[in-house]
Amino acid sequence: MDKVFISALQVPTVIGVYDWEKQIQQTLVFDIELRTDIRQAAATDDLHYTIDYAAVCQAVTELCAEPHQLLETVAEKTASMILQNFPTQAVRVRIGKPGAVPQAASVGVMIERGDW
Ligand SMILES: Nc1nc2c(c(=O)[nH]1)N=C([C@H](O)[C@@H](O)CO)CN2
Repeated sequence: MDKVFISALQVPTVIGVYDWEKQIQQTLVFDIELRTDIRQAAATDDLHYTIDYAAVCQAVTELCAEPHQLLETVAEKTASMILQNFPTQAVRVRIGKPGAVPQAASVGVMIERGDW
């Protein structure tokens, strides 16, 4: 099984359940894995036959232009958007919210969607 991955994509956004969080931007950190088969892209050396990770990063950043309360909502929307718009049958999305809990380096959610 092949994967295209994105590690530690930092996206500033309005995120949180508390009123004070709705007035500021905080940075979310995304780790994303997309299941794919890279062999045709490798054989042809052609981007068209694989998943453009830069395009995925751009799409995730655009999704975060809208405010959200829960990391769960952002994770589900991210996974759904990727499955609908990129040639992959399965995706893993991990979102960290560093600093949300002062005693922890980061907190967050991880989901898997599609057919792994
Ligand atoms: N499972 C979750 N727990 C919490 C979330 C969340 O998005 N998912 N959010 C908050 C607050 O926004 C918090 O980050 C403020 O520090 C609390 N718990």
